[in-house]
Amino acid sequence: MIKMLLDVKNLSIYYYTLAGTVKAVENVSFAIGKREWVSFVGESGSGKSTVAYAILNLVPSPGQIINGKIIFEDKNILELTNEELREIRGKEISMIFQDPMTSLDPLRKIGDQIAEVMIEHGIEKEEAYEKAKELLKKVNLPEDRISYYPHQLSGGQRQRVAIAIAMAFNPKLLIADEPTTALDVIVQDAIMDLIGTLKDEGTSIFFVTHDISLAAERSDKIAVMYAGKLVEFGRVEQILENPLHPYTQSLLASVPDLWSEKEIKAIPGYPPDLRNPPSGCRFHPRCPIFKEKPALKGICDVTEPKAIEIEKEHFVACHLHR
Ligand SMILES: Nc1ncnc2c1ncn2[C@@H]1O[C@H](COP(=O)(O)OP(=O)(O)OP(=O)(O)O)[C@@H](O)[C@H]1O
Ligand code: NI
Repeated sequence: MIKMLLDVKNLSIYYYTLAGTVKAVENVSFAIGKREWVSFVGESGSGKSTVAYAILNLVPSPGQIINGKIIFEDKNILELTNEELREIRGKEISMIFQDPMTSLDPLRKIGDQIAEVMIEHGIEKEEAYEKAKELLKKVNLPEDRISYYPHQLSGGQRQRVAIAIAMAFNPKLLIADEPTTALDVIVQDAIMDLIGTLKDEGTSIFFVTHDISLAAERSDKIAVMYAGKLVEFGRVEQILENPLHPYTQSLLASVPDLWSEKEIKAIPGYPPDLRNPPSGCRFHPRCPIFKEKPALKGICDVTEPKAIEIEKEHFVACHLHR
């Protein structure tokens, strides 16, 4: 067995709201190897961000991790003390977000914010500022930006600063939750390149996007989420050339193709209300194959499909594949 960097087992996360319990993530298992780029894809509300936050035990209230293990290098993240977690955050595991302003302080200079992370983890002040300049260079920002405030930078430049902070300690894992969604295509590409640089230097990437074609460009593996479930997980080639889950097939059919006249098909229907998810396979009410085959009645709508490994490293949770 190859040793994985991150091993998530049977993760379930609920949000306890006044309007009911939202079963946002249910029994999700996956692993990320060293230097591996794994992209989580799926429609809005499928639980991608919730899983991302859980990895640093940062699921926001009223969310609660109700079951599972998150093993990062032999330690269960969910059993660490706050102090142990602080030691890991920003150093071994870094996180960047769709809006870099969620992590940047609008009132403080860029240089101070980059240096601060290093000072917090025990680096001398002078060295931290030196390193901050190097980091700015590394993300292709001029050194003088060190004395700028966040609002003096563009959205793309702010995201570069967030990446510079994330890079400060050559983290083992970068969690990136839709870091390019708010940016135009050219800037988006530059940010993807930077994340690629981190990977080349040995960092594993947990990348969240609703855009499966963006995921396909750079990832090693793709994880497909539907309504809180991980329905398919595999190497990019496997997912693109041999998608097994009807939901993955629908997602791929909904991608505009520049080179063909192929008709784009939106997925009919809506994701379910996770306070009261469908019985059996959560996708069955929208599944085109379930609709076509009467023999599946009493199976897909009744029994939860378990994830099984169909070919090496390619998992699917669907009754059509048993
Ligand atoms: N603070 C919260 N309180 C209550 N429910 C929440 C909260 N945050 C998320 N949820 C619910 O949990 C589910 C998963 O949400 P999550 O944000 O993880 O999905 P996502 O896949 O990241 O979606 P998006 O693509 O829109 O970012 C959704 O049903 C959402 O409504
Ligand atoms: Ni999200």
